[in-house]
Amino acid sequence: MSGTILAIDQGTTSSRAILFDESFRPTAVAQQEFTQHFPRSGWVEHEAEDLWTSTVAVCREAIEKSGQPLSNIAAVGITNQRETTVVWNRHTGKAVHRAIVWQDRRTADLCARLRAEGHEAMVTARTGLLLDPYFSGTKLAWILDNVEGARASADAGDLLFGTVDTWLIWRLTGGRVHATDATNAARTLLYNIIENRWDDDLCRLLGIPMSMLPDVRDSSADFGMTEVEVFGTPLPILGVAGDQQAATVGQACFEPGMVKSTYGTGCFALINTGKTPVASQNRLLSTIAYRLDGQTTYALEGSIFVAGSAVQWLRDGLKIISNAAETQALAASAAEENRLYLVPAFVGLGAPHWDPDARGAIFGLTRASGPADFARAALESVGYQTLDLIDAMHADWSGDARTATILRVDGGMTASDWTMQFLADILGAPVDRPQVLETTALGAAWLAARKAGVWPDMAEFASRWRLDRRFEPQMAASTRAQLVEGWREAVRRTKSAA
Ligand SMILES: Nc1ncnc2c1ncn2[C@@H]1O[C@H](COP(=O)(O)OP(=O)(O)O)[C@@H](O)[C@H]1O
Ligand SMILES: O=P(O)(O)OC[C@H](O)CO
Repeated sequence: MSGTILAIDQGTTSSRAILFDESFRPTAVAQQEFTQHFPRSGWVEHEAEDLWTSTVAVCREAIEKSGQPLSNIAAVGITNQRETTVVWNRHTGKAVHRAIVWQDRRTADLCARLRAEGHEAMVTARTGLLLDPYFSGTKLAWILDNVEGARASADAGDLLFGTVDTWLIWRLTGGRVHATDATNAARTLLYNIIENRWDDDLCRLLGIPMSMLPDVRDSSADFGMTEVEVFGTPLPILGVAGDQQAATVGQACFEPGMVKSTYGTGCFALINTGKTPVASQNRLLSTIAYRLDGQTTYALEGSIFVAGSAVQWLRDGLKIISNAAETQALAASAAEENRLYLVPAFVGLGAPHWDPDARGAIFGLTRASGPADFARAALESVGYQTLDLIDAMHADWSGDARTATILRVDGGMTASDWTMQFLADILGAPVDRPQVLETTALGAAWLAARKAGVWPDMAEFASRWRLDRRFEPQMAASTRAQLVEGWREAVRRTKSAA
């Protein structure tokens, strides 16, 4: 059998499909953006139908571009924006509300109430997460409480819940499979990551009928066959993982202590912590990295909500650049004495602050401040935020996350050499950029190929990871200390409780 894998990467701003050959090379790529809906301040929604139609369109386009017969495709792997919540009617297949996106802050009050009632310690002990609107559980509760008739339909067993993987699997299989994988389940606030099961107490706390929840499978498992109408022939779906976990796999971070950081819309750093979950003392998330053959591997995760989207703000909001790549030359031209600090808390602050009410701020403005200073501040904010995460990992993890490991990076923003050099400088540690930057899709492809038995095992896959470029730290320690102090002060002044 040919080892071609179709990987679906359903992301926050676009859907992508990539065909990989058995040498893990991307041979055909198709991508489609879809509309973001911002109905109120802090609210972010997607049409569930857009997620479905754009996914099918890019799959068909990639298959056509490749010129390969469908019979060459051994399996389909799915990776997805995590936490985004879809509720649909099992009989009609229609969503009852737009998908509520991970960035959406509408349930901040509910989270604050649950925290005030003293539930956070129990929630964290079981899920590894915090009571923050980021996760699916309170979004699902919001839909049941705010869409007319939803709660009664849910109680009657007519409504189903899913993260985006589950929604796509349901549609791809013609409504025959209602399933998710352990990494996606781990982001819902309803899944006990220690016991690997949906948690009755958490469902009761949030008022979620358990009949709505999907079956939870390994990340490399049988998720059913696609309906013949979708691609013209049925294809087996054999791999599923949330996008940051898929990137961890694609970066071959299989050993405890290995760290990857992905720079797309946001930035998500994960450190593999091995077979037992680590309870964070520094407000990181404890989560599932992957589950293979019933064996769970855990990770600590730092989630930053704004990374590349700060660059999009320079382009679409301030209009000081016309494309993202221009930031590099602009930042390099900024004068040392005009340094600005941008704290991009556009949708609150994620790890390690978890402050949903904070909003962005910029410090150091003078009459001389201009576009170059804004561009440098936006790119540098990504480095500083990563430093905060790595420091928290360092404190949580008994190994030395900063010096004993190297950061493997991927995602759209890693195209910027300037940003990667600043990152290495501010971390004081090497940053490795691999040759294949589509690591998220590659991870999903490997999970599917593993189940199909058409690609090499974990060790061989890991040994074929290839470096494109290593960024070595070059900044003087005193400069670094001074810059970091300025950043810490800027964050202190931005936080909502300040
Ligand atoms: N050369 C560049 N310099 C800085 N930022 C970039 C560059 N190229 C892309 N980006 C940023 O990377 C992001 C896109 O990365 P991608 O991995 O496709 O994101 P996502 O999967 O979240 O949609 C955008 O926010 C864009 O602004
Ligand atoms: O779609 P991305 O790449 O921005 O990733 C989103 C994350 O999964 C949110 O947790």
